[in-house]
Amino acid sequence: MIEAVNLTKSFKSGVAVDHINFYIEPGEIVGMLGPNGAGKSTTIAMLSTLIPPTEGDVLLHQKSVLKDQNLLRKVLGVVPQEIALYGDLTAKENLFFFGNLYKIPKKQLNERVEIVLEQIGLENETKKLVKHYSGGMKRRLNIGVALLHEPQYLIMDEPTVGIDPQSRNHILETVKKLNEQSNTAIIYTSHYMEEVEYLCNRIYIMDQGRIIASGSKDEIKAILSSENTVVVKVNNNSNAFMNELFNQPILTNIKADEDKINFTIAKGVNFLPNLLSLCERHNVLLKSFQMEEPTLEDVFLHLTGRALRN
Ligand SMILES: Nc1ncnc2c1ncn2[C@@H]1O[C@H](COP(=O)(O)OP(=O)(O)OP(=O)(O)O)[C@@H](O)[C@H]1O
Repeated sequence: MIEAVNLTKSFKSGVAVDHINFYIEPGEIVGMLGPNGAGKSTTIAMLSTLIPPTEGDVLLHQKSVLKDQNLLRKVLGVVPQEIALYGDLTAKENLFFFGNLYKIPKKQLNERVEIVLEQIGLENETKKLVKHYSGGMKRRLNIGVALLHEPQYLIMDEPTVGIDPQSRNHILETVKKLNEQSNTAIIYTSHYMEEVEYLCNRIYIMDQGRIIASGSKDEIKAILSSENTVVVKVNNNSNAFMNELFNQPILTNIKADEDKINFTIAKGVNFLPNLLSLCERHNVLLKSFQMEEPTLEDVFLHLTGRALRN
């Protein structure tokens, strides 16, 4: 098990990570969800012993790794947010380069390179130079580099930022397979709640350097167990209609995107008759009214009053 204990990082500009505690057990996929600037990358940098914490500790099997960083590095792979590859080399050449850098013995490296190329789906891209790769292929190779030494734990820092949906799905499937087939434990950071919801068994939600909620998906969603999210679609929406809707005291978190309106409401309250009469008064046509299960995005909005993504 890897644990962070009261992990804290202060820069001159302020506190980036503020006394956070979390753990990951072998074989788990744990999500770390938070908006830009929440402190995810700084946490990862401390966890992977790239930067020292101002306060707190990182433990592997209950032993501090801050003094002996090799302890953790042997069992941990880190996929950084930035692509760190050589454009004038092929995928295979990049893997050999980094494998040698990590001092993986030659015979083992030969085997690992073939296995990793297959794991990341680049086994047929033998000739192309990395500079001619798509953004998604580069991201996959970036993951491959972190897998070379067969780590038991893998930290992935927003591995799908800025890539097309197809490559994104490929990466999500690779992460799932890696966990299922090799039992690799994964800390997956993202500000895409649907990725975290799809992949992770347990989730930590971070905001402004702190963990503001943690638990299984169901436990986190239970934070909103007393509320329902409602999605309404209308025609002929008007300012007067919206103003009156915003003034309804029983509705919270009202968001309007043209003719689609979302809000939350206490469970058991039947708002439909009020809404119908409101629509009638303003000549607005109600096209649909749907109650939805809360999402992690709703939980974040509830806890912070802000959306995960702006
Ligand atoms: N080296 C540094 N010096 C000063 N401030 C820093 C440094 N690194 C990070 N910060 C600040 O710490 C805070 C947390 O940043 P961090 O990159 O950890 O957030 P994040 O959740 O990973 O966001 P993103 O998704 O944008 O990477 C931000 O306010 C950032 O400006």
